[in-house]
Amino acid sequence: MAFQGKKLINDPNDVVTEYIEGLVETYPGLQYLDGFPEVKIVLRADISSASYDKVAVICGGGSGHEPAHSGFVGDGMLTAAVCGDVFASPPVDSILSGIRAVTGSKGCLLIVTNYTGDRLNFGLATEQAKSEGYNIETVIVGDDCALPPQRGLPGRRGLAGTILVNKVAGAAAAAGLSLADVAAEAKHASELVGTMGVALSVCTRPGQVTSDRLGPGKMELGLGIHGEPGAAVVDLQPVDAVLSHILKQILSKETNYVPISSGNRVVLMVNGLGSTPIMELMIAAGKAVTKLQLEHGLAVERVYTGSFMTSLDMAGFSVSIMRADQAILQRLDAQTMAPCWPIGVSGKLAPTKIPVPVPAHTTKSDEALTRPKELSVEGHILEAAIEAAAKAVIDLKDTLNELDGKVGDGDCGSTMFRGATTILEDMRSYYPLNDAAETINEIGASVRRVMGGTSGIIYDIFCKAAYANLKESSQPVTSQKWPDALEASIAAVSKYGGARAGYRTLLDALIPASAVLQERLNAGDDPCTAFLLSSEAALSGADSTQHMQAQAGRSTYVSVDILASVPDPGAMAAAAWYRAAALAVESKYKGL
Ligand SMILES: Nc1ncnc2c1ncn2[C@@H]1O[C@H](COP(=O)(O)OP(=O)(O)OP(=O)(O)O)[C@@H](O)[C@H]1O
Repeated sequence: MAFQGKKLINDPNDVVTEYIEGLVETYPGLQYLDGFPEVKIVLRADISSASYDKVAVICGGGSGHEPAHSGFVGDGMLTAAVCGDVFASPPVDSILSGIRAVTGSKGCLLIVTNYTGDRLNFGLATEQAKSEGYNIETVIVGDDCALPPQRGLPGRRGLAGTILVNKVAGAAAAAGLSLADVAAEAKHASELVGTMGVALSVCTRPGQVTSDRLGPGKMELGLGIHGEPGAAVVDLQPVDAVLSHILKQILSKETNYVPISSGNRVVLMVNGLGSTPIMELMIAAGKAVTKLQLEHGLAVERVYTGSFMTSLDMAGFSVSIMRADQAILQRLDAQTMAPCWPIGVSGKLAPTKIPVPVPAHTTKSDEALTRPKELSVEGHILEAAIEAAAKAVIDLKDTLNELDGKVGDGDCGSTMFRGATTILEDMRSYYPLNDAAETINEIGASVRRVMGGTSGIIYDIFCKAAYANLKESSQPVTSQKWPDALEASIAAVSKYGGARAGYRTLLDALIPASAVLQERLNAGDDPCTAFLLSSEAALSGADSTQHMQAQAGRSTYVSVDILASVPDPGAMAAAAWYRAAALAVESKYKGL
């Protein structure tokens, strides 16, 4: 059964006008012509055609590509944007209204994306405006590099490269150039830019059913931005491979779409198509820069990453590359009030990375620590306990993530895994295992370096408190000292984290364990037996969290019903490492 695509809208017919209303409320520098629903023009709020003494620059086309083009209206970029209905060119009368609203004595440049509807509507509007006495020039942008040449009448499509053309033209106009010169710069810019995209999903028009054209595990290369099929459907690949393909295609000498060759200076635009996370766009941007530099010998002067010309809610991105000499860079760097042009992308690039500052005073951890050549008996036991504990956590990664997926954010296993693997590595290379207190301190340092998350800081506090306790006396750490250290750690975690017994946290495994440990030692059990018995208390304590209401951590946001279906992942992890350590210590003692 087909369902309408989910959208947070009202009537699908009103999406463009309601978008414009929200846009001008958001950006006080913008206003719109009061001609809804036919006339949908966004224009600068600070000018009027009667007194405007610069060339007006107008771009427009079907809606559904926001922020293009209305988000690029502002001093230094577009003077007005003409909005059509979703994916439909605006009609002639609407375009004419825009021209009349902003064109002063210096005339108007229309920047038109190369689609039949846009060419015809903007073309006819141009003729009509000229007959009314307006001075008008038109530049058509067709930057698509996905399709082979000679595709019949329509030619190459206008894609995100149009935004760069808009910026060049807008800056030229703001600099006071004549219409002929502004048009010449815009035309030149349009000939220097090439674009190609990749899509992971098909966009959904408001009020319509989402197409299932693109199956799972597939992506489209060389897509259009109106839901039309891409040039090729291929298996999903890592973004590195996708970028290599796209960059080769844009810079192909065979099609010769853009006059860019090794040694040229270029700017890069990575344009999200509507529902691509910023994280993925930035990954693409970083990789594209490296590839352009190393594989194509190009100097990347500026990088624009974000959503500039979208296709409703399509997942994917397009890449545009524009050759950029000093004159183009000057136009791209020029100041603009257009709200959606990325600020801060101008001038010379700073080095991409600088060293992490180191603390002025070195701590013990910074000194050259080494693993002892010979391990003492206690060192061997400590090593076995740490190794078993870490491995138990590593083995539980998926289970913990699954539990945390139900009551938290699904990363508890991964966070603990990071800590455990690092502890194992660091232990092998430098933990001073013959000194238990210093080893616990180093475990804390490993945890602090890599874990993050709530459990990361909790275990950091835990280790610090244990270290301080074990260091209180200068005597070597004996088995009698561990229970006090555990108690001190629990007290510190409780003090800083605010949780107590019954709050459904890892303390619900450790508090009963600590209590049983003290109890058994007071009753005269040998430390090994006491440790083992206390680990059983840890396990049952962890299990009991299933019946607890959460009073700490992310689980507090989760309903009682869901909480009742699983135990707390942090408590399960704590019980697992504690139990594994106890078993390892027991087996070491038996072997002595
Ligand atoms: N205040 C607290 N005191 C002690 N333990 C806590 C506290 N809050 C949460 N926890 C424990 O931390 C575990 C979750 O650890 P995890 O690292 O997955 O945290 P998180 O909430 O996902 O945090 P982040 O978003 O920072 O990753 C919980 O299962 C619980 O046992």
